[in-house]
Amino acid sequence: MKDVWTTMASIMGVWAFFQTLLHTVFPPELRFAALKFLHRLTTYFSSYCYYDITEVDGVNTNELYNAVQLYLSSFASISGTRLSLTRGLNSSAITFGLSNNDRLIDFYKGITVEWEHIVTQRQGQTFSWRPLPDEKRGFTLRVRKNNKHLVLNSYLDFVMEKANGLRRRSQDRLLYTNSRGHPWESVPFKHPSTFDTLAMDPLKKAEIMADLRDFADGKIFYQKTGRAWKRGYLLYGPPGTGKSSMIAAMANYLGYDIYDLELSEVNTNSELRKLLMKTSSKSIIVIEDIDCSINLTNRNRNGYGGGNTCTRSNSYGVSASTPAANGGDDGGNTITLSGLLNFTDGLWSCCGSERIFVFTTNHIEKLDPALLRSGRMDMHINMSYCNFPALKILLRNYLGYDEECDLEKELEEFVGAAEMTPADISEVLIKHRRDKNKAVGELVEVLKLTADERKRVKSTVGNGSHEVEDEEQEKRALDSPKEENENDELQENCHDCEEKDGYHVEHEDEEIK
Ligand SMILES: Nc1ncnc2c1ncn2[C@@H]1O[C@H](COP(=O)(O)OP(=O)(O)OP(=O)(O)O)[C@@H](O)[C@H]1O
Ligand SMILES: [Mg+2]
Repeated sequence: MKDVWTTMASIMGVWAFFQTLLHTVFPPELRFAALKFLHRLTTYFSSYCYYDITEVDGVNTNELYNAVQLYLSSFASISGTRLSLTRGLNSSAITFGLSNNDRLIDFYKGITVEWEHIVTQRQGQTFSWRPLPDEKRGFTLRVRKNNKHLVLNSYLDFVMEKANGLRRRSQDRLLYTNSRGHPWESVPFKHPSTFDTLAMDPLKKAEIMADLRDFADGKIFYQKTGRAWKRGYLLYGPPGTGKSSMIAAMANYLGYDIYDLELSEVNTNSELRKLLMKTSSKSIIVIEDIDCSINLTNRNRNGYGGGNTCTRSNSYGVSASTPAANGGDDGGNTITLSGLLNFTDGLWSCCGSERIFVFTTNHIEKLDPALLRSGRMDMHINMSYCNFPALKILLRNYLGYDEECDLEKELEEFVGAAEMTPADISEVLIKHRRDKNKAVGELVEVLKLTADERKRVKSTVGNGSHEVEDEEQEKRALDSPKEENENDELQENCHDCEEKDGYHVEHEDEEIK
């Protein structure tokens, strides 16, 4: 202890000596210049260099500052003893930050860097278009001079990337929607659907998840092959088979935001383009019920891409029809199919990156072949009636069945023939969820009745009774309008498709696989 005091006393003695020297040798007007020179001299001979990253860059927010703050928060929470805590809008997580003048050491590829958070009071309010905060905040990064290339060329990119990942994880997803004449508006997206809760064949589910993961990790692949970093999925099938739930599961799986595009609220192709430009990367752009959003069947079939005429009824029930110019421009009068295809495929689709397009429909047969052609939508996924593996997932979700249940054989026997949607089955399970056995018993009854009914109708149709056939078709159109030959038709059209347990997944784009 005595040694410490002796050292302190000698340092203060040296400091006092230099102060006196400065005052006696330099006149007051030269003193500031001398100090500045001294500072430069020490900086020149120092083996460190310093980078200041201020919160506000001129009048704009400095993105790097926010990224550094988020990045440092990931390990500040572990090592710090006094930290500032923040919770952002739409965020359910708390982020940690360094307090004033706190330092943190980071290691990167064998080098050591030191971060210091510096907060000072702003000297009076300078003229600015927007009010600046009272405090001036910034980070100072100290690195050895011989490491500065590594820091500038790769460490700061690494920090930005990490921060983006953290932001996505800590921030809740956002669900955007568009309304007439307005840009995107968002609300926090809290849909609980995940691939775990989604009832469908586990193999097909795993295939879709692997495809999504491949896409999200495919930055280098897309760059190398000169392809736009985007992917399209077409989800089709009867109502209540989980198309919307699948979109929510995709967003939750990848941590992407959702842009739910309401086509009936878009007037022109240029409006559509503007909306596209305002979407962020790492997002899923959804057009639900594409066959209802835009009339794709009344086009003149003059070939795709140019000279198409598309008719769309707007929300006031007025129908507009305009010839589309080459490349899909319409003269700004209405939205066209080629405009829509440009939106997903054309040059404009590449503004931003890492985006997924999802179209859903209950009637794939109504879609224009231009939308279905090879390479347009990379994967066609048929969400179909509930089969046994999917039913097991619903039993686990609603009744907590992880093990076999007593009536498993009966369930397996009737579920295929009953052709019920997961939504219908969920309803039965929800109703009796407090009593597992009752719920399963009830479900077996319902499945059996529905399967018998289907069988009866099929045999009557086989005997040529058109009355029953018409009646059944009408009922199905209202209930769950899946065409019997839907898959057969598609099998003929597609290049490489698989059909298993009612789930039909096509791969238009095999390079990714
Ligand atoms: N495959 C599924 N897995 C789990 N739940 C499902 C599934 N399909 C339907 N459901 C349940 O049924 C409800 C309706 O499903 P969803 O909205 O996803 O169907 P959809 O196919 O989008 O129907 P629509 O064609 O009418 O839009 C959901 O809230 C969900 O609880
Ligand atoms: Mg839906």
